[in-house]
Amino acid sequence: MDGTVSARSGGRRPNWWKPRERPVPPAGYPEMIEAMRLLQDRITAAVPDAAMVAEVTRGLTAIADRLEPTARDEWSQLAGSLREVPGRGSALLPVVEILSENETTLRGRVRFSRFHLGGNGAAHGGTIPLMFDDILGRLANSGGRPVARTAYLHVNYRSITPIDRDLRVEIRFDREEGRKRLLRGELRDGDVLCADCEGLFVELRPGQP
Ligand SMILES: CCCCCCCCCCCCCC(=O)SCCNC(=O)CCNC(=O)[C@H](O)C(C)(C)COP(=O)(O)OP(=O)(O)OC[C@H]1O[C@@H](n2cnc3c(N)ncnc32)[C@H](O)[C@@H]1OP(=O)(O)O
Repeated sequence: MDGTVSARSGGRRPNWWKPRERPVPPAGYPEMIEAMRLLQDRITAAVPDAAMVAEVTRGLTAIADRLEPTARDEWSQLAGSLREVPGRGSALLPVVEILSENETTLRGRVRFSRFHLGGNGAAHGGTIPLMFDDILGRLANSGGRPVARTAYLHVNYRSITPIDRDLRVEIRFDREEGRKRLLRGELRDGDVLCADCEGLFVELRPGQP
């Protein structure tokens, strides 16, 4: 098999780990994703009446229908592939604003929002590994290293993680052994340790999906 993209097959290609051109977003694309995040927060918080539910459903369906003809396969999609944009242009991810980054350490600021609420003002426990996985993965795959995937991610919840507050996150490379890359991370609210983690990333062999 060569590395060509097949829209019908969903676009999986066996050599996806090879460097490729990054898609270029049109002007305003990050702002559109930001509007999507705002929508997610507002819908999560809203208790609309039936008339407004019907109106919002019509509006959202109309937007979804307008976007449908512009759909491309995974290798061309913009969401999630914009490395320079906070949150990579993915509405799924809690947005980490990178404050400093080199090949061994990453420091950032993250704010979980209403969309990420678990209960009683605390972020949902699943959103914290999501955030860690993404930035550990970013650091694990930095510095021209071949692509590695998460083999495990161990998260300790040390204290609740409040939503709607700026939190600090710090990730560091612990060690590399052959194909294995071990990273650690911490999430803090001021001096309070909210969560820490250890992640193992394993470099993919050629052809590994
Ligand atoms: C995705 C990256 C995109 C890049 C863009 C960057 C920005 C975006 C960032 C987004 C980031 C998002 C990132 C994501 O979310 S990636 C999505 C989540 N991860 C996956 O889907 C991975 C699924 N698993 C696999 O594909 C395989 O299991 C892998 C590739 C991980 C290893 O299977 P493989 O067959 O290749 O490995 P091996 O058996 O030869 O083992 C090799 C060595 O590893 C050790 N080992 C293996 N597993 C474990 C384990 N669980 N605990 C402890 N050790 C383990 C093993 O003992 C051995 O060690 P040693 O005996 O040699 O000492």
